Amino acid sequence: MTETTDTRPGILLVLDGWGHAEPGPGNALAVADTPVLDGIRAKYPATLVEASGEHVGLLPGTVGNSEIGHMVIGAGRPLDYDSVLVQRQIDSGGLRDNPRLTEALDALAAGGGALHLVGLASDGQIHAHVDHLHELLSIAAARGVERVWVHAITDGRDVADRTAGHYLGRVEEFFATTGVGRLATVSGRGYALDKSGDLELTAKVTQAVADGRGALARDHGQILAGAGDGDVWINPTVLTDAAGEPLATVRDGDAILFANFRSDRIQQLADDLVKHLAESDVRILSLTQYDTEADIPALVGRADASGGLADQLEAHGLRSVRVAEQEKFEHVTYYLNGRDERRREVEEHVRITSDEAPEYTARPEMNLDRVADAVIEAAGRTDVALVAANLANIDVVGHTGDHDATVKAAEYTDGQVERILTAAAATGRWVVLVGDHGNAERMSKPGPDGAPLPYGGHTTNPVPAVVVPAPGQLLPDALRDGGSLADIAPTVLALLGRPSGPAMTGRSLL
Ligand SMILES: O=C(O)[C@H](O)COP(=O)(O)O
Ligand SMILES: [Mn+2]
Ligand SMILES: [Mn+2]
Repeated sequence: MTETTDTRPGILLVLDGWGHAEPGPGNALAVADTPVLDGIRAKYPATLVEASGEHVGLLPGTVGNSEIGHMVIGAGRPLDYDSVLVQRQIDSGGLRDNPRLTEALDALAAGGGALHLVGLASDGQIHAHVDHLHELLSIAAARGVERVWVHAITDGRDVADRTAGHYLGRVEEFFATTGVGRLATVSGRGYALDKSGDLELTAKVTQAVADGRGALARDHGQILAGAGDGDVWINPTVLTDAAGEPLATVRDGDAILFANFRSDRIQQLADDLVKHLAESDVRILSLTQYDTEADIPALVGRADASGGLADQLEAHGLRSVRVAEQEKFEHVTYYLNGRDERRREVEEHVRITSDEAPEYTARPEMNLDRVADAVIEAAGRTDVALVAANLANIDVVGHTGDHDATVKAAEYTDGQVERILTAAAATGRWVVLVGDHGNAERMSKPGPDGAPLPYGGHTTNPVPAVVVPAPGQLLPDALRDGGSLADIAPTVLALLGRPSGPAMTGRSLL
């Protein structure tokens, strides 16, 4: 039985990619006509909270992302994100001496096997850092591995598009400075990092990496010259020798090391390669722990994110309903719950299916009306203490880099927020609205040569946090300044009339 009698129920809305910046060129949110979002920020207790860098458990100056954003919102404390744990292992020398790595490299050196490094080549720092490839090359060289192949994934999403040449050039510099390594394949992240379940895209990368099959090129310059659709959609391409033969294929006795630190987008490829190579004698490792079907040994573990909002709701017997469109479904469930897969009795999940081949610029509305419908339906239930939803449009459309479509996404979000606020008032609920990281408030950025380029990635800007009170609910006039996403779970618990969790170091913004 859910205990709601002494509870003031509410709604937590995470507006994905809702950052704050002063009006200026590239600020799609400042241009958008959003009377509801502007109105509540002016009228109700509101503030800006930090959502990037060390405030949430990333390296200083690093843009926020949906995983760490939702994890910290849920945990009520900053967490050391996987990228930070990797960096710490690099700085301390722990990675160099990592027994899983040294054992694999020593076996390659002794048997003449090749190391295949697979990773995103950019410094977007959402999925990977190109410098980690440098570190891994240098460790391999130091352990006497002579043949190292890099299977580079081009970005164009977390960094400006058409910068792949710059990053592939850096990778080639690493080959020169470490004395090992050669580029074996190049694939756009649209293929290599698909997470929609489209295994045909993944298979093209698997074939290129494992079997040297696919488009062929002599060097990366030739690949980029033909990359008409941008860095994301570079066709998986195999580099060839003078005779036109693939430089590398994966053979018995080789090892593959996945160098991305974020799992969500590389895991489909990792699972596919594991399956493809099931009958071979190839050791497969990942830099960090992946949520793969295959149990791939990782070099660096994960931070403990337990004791967060989900655990507190469970401890108090408070029912929550989680709602999101497919793109962000894991974020309001798995990540908000601290990467804990356990299904709790007091938790219900509503996944709104996305379009089969979503055209975000043509339909910036996505399926937000159905997300709002589900939120409104759950809000009408007296047994539900908290409805937690992700409104994805501002971030997902923002990632296209299309300023005008992103303006439309924000305007549509505004209308759906109004529907939810009306339902909240009718059902006696307060509403907390917060961004998980910036995105749409900055849609252009200087490229590697300093010239401005359209930019669809995340930012280090703070995000708005607003509490819309339930009818008749007395709240302070303002929210505390100087907070971060770590303060959201304590705020939500305080509004529910419950203490903050013992593991939470964040403090209520009220
Ligand atoms: O994977 C992506 O879509 C982007 O690289 C990062 O976006 P997210 O952190 O919002 O998922
Ligand atoms: Mn996000
Ligand atoms: Mn995003």
